[in-house]
Amino acid sequence: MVMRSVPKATLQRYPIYLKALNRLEKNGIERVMSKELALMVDIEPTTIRRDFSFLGNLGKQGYGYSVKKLIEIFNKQLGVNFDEKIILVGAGNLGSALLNYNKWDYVVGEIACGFDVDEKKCGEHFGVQIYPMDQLETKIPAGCHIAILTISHHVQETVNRLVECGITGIVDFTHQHISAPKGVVIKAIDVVSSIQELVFSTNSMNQKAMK
Ligand SMILES: NC(=O)c1ccc[n+]([C@@H]2O[C@H](COP(=O)([O-])OP(=O)(O)OC[C@H]3O[C@@H](n4cnc5c(N)ncnc54)[C@H](O)[C@@H]3O)[C@@H](O)[C@H]2O)c1
Repeated sequence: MVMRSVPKATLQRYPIYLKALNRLEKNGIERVMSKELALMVDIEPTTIRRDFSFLGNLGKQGYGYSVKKLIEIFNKQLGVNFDEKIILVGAGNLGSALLNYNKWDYVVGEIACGFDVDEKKCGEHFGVQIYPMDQLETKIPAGCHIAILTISHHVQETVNRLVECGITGIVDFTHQHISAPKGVVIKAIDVVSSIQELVFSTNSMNQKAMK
């Protein structure tokens, strides 16, 4: 059903729509106009209509979109899965914060379990079981593809092991340069670079304003 190649910016907005659509469905709403959705997600109705045009024929204009149909499309055609079994590797400060926040159901899934080299970090944390790292190969949930990496040591070796276990997507908080084979996607999250980018763009805006 996805007809044309979807621009990156559009793909980045799909999870936002999905979250709002799930909320609507939970509240028993069957159809939604782009104007109504716009108010929920703070995105222009024209942008929403253009973004949805990549999803194929969604019905007659003026009748609103079927909430159920859109959720189905996002779920099946785009491979977005609410039941993604995610693992967390490294249950230290950052890892614990993410475990505590583990409220991604209806959006992507949840952290099913975690792993750590330090036995003291193992056991149940925020309702999630943390296993010793030497049990990675045996305890990783079946069908798990996504790992969150919040470790501080032996990053590349750990990535290699995760890939061997079938991980194809890594959310990487480690700040380290890591490599992975083709087909494995690494999404680096770095607060420091984000701040640097912000400082750079606010400085250049200020310089332009002073000219
Ligand atoms: N991306 C960001 O913006 C950002 C911000 C802060 C910290 N960090 C990075 O995140 C990582 C975690 O930071 P933290 O403050 O939570 O550290 P932390 O020391 O509190 O936690 C790290 C945890 O990982 C475990 N660990 C270390 N190496 C491991 C391995 N190879 N396999 C399994 N477990 C392992 C440790 O036992 C510990 O429990 C660090 O690499 C840090 O540099 C990134």
